[in-house]
Amino acid sequence: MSNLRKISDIVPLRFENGKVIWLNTKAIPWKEEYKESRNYEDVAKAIETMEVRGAPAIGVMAAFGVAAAVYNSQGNISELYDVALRAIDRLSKTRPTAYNLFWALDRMKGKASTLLSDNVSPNEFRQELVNEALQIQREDIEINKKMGEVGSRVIKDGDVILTHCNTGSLATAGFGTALGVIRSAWLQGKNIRVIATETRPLLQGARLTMWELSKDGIPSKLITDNMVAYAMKYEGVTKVILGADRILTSGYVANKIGTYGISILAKYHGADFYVVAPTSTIDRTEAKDIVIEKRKPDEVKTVLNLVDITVKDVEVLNPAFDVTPPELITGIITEKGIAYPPFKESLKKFIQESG
Ligand SMILES: CSC[C@@H](O)[C@@H](O)C(=O)COP(=O)(O)O
Repeated sequence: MSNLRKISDIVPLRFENGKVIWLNTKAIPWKEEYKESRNYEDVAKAIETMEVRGAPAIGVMAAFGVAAAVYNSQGNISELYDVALRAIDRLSKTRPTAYNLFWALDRMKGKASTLLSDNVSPNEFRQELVNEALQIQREDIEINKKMGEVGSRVIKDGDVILTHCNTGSLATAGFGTALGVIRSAWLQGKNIRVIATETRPLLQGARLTMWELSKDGIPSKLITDNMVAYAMKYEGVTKVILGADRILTSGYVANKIGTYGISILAKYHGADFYVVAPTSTIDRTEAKDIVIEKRKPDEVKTVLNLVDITVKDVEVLNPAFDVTPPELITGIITEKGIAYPPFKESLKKFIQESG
């Protein structure tokens, strides 16, 4: 059976001849539509409007935005450096929570500064920044595959895995974080079943995760977000496996709104609760708080802006993420290994190892 299993090769982001090309995830599952631009403002808008979303994907997209800005500009290297800084500043204002965005932009800024002090030619400056962005993309795919290998060790034959939001190829440069772990276990021939939450208000679970799981033929069922307790009690959920947008070294994890509630339900029902994320999601600033993005009321007052579901002037709360405390987490799976409580020492070691 296992040797018949294959997974689909989805490439959501590309950089070609100065153009950023992205799969518009807002159109999925209805159509597979690619968009493109040479302009970092369009790249920033694609992140803000969530045509591209998911922490690692946002990081790669932003790096491509900086690469496009310099590739398509003229001038000497100090002028090109200013272009890069302007793009970095704009892109850093797109979404506040996912750490990968700031990690990738810092890396692009570091590279631009080194090239400036090395006084390279304008052509070399452009090419090296493009190479750096492509390297970030390549590494993300390799890291996801490594996390798949590490994380699949905790998955047993017969596991019923609940996942939340979308953590697959569409949330990364390819393969996925939590969905990558699920894919790896599936490719190893393990007999698993997946339960995916729809993930209101933007339905990343229903639209994107189910699209990816169906393409791969992984046995899965869709539930609405308010069915999680039912699924744990009556469908035999053994593990929760989901992603992260920002992890503090103390072990607090910000992820898609609803994650915190799922972690409480997992504890009550005795299901393991694993977070899967690359070390580029771990906040290196020793911050104690996480800024939670608040999005527009219309996302809650409608279903995907297609139909109104409430009265006109109702007040709305729309946080895009919540924070799960370390005491509710079984383990944090990264490309450097699995951190178990107390998380601090391992997480710090993992970031040091990843440089
Ligand atoms: C592999 S990505 C993990 C997270 O980024 C994912 O779970 C998530 O919360 C995405 O949120 P989104 O608001 O769709 O960008």
